[in-house]
Amino acid sequence: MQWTLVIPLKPLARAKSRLADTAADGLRPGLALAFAQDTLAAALACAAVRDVAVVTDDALAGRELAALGARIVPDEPGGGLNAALEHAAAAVRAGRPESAVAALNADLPALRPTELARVLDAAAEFPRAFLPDAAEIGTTLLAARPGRELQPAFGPDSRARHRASGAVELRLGGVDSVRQDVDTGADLRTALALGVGARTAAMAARLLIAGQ
Ligand SMILES: Nc1nc2c(ncn2[C@@H]2O[C@H](COP(=O)(O)OP(=O)(O)OP(=O)(O)O)[C@@H](O)[C@H]2O)c(=O)[nH]1
Ligand SMILES: C=C(OP(=O)(O)O)C(=O)O
Repeated sequence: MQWTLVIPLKPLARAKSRLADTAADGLRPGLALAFAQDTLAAALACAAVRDVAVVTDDALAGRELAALGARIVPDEPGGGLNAALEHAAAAVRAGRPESAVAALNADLPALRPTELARVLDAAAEFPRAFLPDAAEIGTTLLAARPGRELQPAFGPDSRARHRASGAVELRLGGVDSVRQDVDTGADLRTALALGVGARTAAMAARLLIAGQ
C-alpha cells in the first residue's frame, strides 16, 4: 500500500518552545525548520510513501518544504493541531478519495526511510493504527486506511487517547527513528546519537558554536 503523509507544522516562531533551554530564540525557528526538512526528506525517500502534504501557515517553511517536494496545505481552520490534520486529510482525499493517509510528526530528524516503510506496512494491516513515541506517552504516526477517517487525537497523552479511539497500537522493534521525536534537549541528544539528517546536523553544529 502506498501512503499519503500529512505533516503538521506550526509557525516557526512559536515552534519547539520546550527547546528554549537548548536553542536561543534566534536559532530555534531554524532548528524547527531543519527538523521538518529532514523529516520530509526521509519521508519522500520511503518506498511506502506516495506523496507528502505539509499543513502549515508558515510562509518560509512552506517555501522550503515545497522546494523539497511537499504539497503545502494552508492551515485554514487555525484551530490547533488536530483541526489542521483533519483539514489536510480532507484536502488529500478531495483529490484522491481512496488515499491511505497517515499523520507524521514534523520533529523526527533521525527518521530513516526503511524504518518508516516497516511502520507503514504494519499499519496497512489495520483500519486505523498508531505508533507511540519513544517516551511511550505521545504519538509520532497515526494511519488510516482507505475508507477510514484519521480521527486525530494528538496532544497530551495522545497514546492513551489514540488507543481509546480504537486505533491499534503498533508494537514493532527496530523502528526507533520513527519514534524519536525531539521535544527537549535530552531528546535532541538521543536523536543525534541515532544519526540525524544533514540540516539538523548543521544546525546542531551551529548550536555548539554558539555555546548552547
Ligand atoms: N499546522 C499546525 N501544526 C501544528 C499546530 N500545533 C502544533 N502543530 C505541529 O504538531 C506537532 C506537535 O506539536 P506540539 O508538540 O504542540 O509543538 P512543538 O512545536 O512540536 O513543541 P512545543 O512548542 O515545545 O510544544 C509539531 O510538528 C507542530 O509543529 C497547529 O495549530 N497547526
Ligand atoms: C503532539 C504530540 O507530540 P509532542 O510530543 O510533540 O507533544 C503527541 O505526541 O501527540
